[in-house]
Amino acid sequence: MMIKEVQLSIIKMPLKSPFSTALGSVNDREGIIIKVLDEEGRTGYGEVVAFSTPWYTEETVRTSYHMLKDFLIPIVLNNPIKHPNEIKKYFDHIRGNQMAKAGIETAIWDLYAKKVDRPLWKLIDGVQSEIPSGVVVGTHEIKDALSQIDSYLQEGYKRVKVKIKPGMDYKLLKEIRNHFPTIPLMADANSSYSLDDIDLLKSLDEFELLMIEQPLAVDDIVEHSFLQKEIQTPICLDESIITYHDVKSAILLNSCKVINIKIGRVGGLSNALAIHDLCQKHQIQVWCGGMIEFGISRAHNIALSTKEGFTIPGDISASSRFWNEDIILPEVEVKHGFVKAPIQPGIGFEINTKRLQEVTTYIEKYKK
Ligand SMILES: O=C(O)CCC(=O)c1ccccc1C(=O)O
Ligand SMILES: [Mg+2]
Repeated sequence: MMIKEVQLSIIKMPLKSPFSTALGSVNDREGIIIKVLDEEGRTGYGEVVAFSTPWYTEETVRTSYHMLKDFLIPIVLNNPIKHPNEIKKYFDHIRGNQMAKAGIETAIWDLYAKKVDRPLWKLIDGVQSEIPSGVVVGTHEIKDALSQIDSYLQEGYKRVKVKIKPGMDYKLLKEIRNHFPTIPLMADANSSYSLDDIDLLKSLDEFELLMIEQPLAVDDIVEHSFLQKEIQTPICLDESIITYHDVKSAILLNSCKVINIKIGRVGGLSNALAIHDLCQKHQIQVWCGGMIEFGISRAHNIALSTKEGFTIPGDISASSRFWNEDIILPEVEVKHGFVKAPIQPGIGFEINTKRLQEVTTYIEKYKK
């Protein structure tokens, strides 16, 4: 494959309602949509999931734009690519910048799957044609959280994740458990605790959570290993896992029992697949994490989630969870708690060009 053109569109869309985490709130979502075009006129789409500000990882929309324009796009325009698996080799000498790399790598996966005329999920040997869907409650307000959970359960979601932070943890989970004693429930701390909070973290064991996601520091693997020995609740790592090597370290140290795989955070679909395989080998459970994304990243997440290790419902909610109108057609729908993997080649969704244009704030094309 020769890529002859790459188009970057910065887009911006308001969320239906603000999404709060221990680290801050998101009201408007910016992102970059990447379109790659090959010499035969085929197209592929990817999405950069970095936020406007560096609150979740150090990348932002603008740092990833710079990385793409000045480093990554010239590489893909100037090298023949036989298979998307080769891209990570080309990107190896560029440190970090996982979300920028993932955006363009996933676009090329889509293009390649279209070239070989197969749905992306089949190309990567996915096995689940219907994947269980979970949802994230984006508020720390108890009353709000309870009513959101109630309506999400009515919509059929199979797992509920709530955000916790110091001061809004035990109380919130206690109320949720009083109202919903048996729902599959998990808590995401977004790295807002330390080992000084060990008694509090132990007290959460009574809620029989599926897992607690990223309780300790963003860059920690060692202290999580200590914490996992002290608490019953399985630890799931999110922010701490950026590379394949991080997963090896976490396995060696028994730092977690579960890993949240996000294609963006780990630098692309090839890395996500390698991490999935390694986790399978070591009985580490995996699920696919969300990034309050638009439909294109969601479509890539659906493909990844069809792999056999993805047995826990991921953050794969419907387009309508966050958006009044998504940028793909059809939109992602959750029926009876499941999302169907598409049958069309590539990511299997069309671009809603009218909607994409409406939300685009900046556009640029790069040619060979
Ligand atoms: O897309 C979603 O469903 C929300 C997932 C979520 O919790 C999240 C959203 C943005 C950034 C980080 C996280 C997280 O998993 O920590
Ligand atoms: Mg998380």
